[in-house]
Amino acid sequence: MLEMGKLDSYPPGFRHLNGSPAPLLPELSNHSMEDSSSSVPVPVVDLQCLSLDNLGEACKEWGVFRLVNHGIPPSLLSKLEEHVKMLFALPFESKQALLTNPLSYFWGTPVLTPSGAALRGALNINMLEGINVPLTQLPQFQAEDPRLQGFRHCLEEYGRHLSRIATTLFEAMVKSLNVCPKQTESNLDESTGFIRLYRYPPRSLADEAWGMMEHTDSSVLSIVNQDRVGGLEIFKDNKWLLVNPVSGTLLVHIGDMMQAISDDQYMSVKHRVRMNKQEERVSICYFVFPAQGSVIRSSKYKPFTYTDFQEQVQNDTKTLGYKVGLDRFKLTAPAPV
Ligand SMILES: O=C(O)CCC(=O)C(=O)O
Ligand SMILES: [Fe+2]
Repeated sequence: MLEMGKLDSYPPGFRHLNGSPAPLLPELSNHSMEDSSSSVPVPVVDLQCLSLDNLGEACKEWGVFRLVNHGIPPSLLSKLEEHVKMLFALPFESKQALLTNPLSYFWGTPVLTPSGAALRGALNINMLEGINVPLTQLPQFQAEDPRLQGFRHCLEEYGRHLSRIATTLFEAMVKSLNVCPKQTESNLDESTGFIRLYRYPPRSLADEAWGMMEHTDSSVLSIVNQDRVGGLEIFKDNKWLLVNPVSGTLLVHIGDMMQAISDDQYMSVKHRVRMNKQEERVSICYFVFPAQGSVIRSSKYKPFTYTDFQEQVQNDTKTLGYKVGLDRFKLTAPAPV
């Protein structure tokens, strides 16, 4: 028996999970779900005793690390997870009616823009449902429905913690990289932060489905809080490695913007999500970006803003079907004479 929410909580296109074919979803991947990915101990960074050397090495070697002693009360983490699971378990039609402006509910979409809109033309469809939460708009959110009230409070509190964590880490990274803090001060802006909640269904009998296809994040930093089901994989040394969930810890990813800010010393790590055979998976992800108009200056890239980057990504996705990413902004090496 699959362990999952009621079938009527899933979007109609996902309801082949009871064994019948899925008419609405395309074939998702050529990879076999059985290809082995070994699980690895990613580096650990302790926020309370932050070592710049340790942090720098994790960002250079891995582009991802596990954050411990982050200061988020365990009770808040579990309360938020409960709310998220409860909301996703509601009937599909109720979620569409309930999760409205400034929240947005989406499913099966490819890459999304920070506003929550799907990028048109993308080849990849992700097998997930998501709720997009722009943090700065939460205070105006009139959560009249009692099912949303506690959820809103948790999100606000969680958002404050995540802003604090992202700012602390970014400042430490700038120090560790030895770049001028003045030059990078607007390269991370708390007010751009948003949260995305995801639910991935269990892998169907159809066997071929990635919850989220491989990608790099366009953010400065992304902070992932995955439940105990797991399934997040990172690409390192030409191999896919499974990042095991460890309760109470967070996973911090270096995004494309941070890679450019660091002049390619840090790597924006490629990752994907594998669906679990038996159980649905929930994750709570936070993304933060440079301030509007803030220019990223480095020796390897032409100066660009996040808006330039996002426009290019949207254009490539529309015309090519995929994100080219940082290569579009790379300064080409002068031809040898
Ligand atoms: O659900 C996850 O663990 C990761 C999600 C992710 O990679 C993303 O939203 O960019
Ligand atoms: Fe990602």
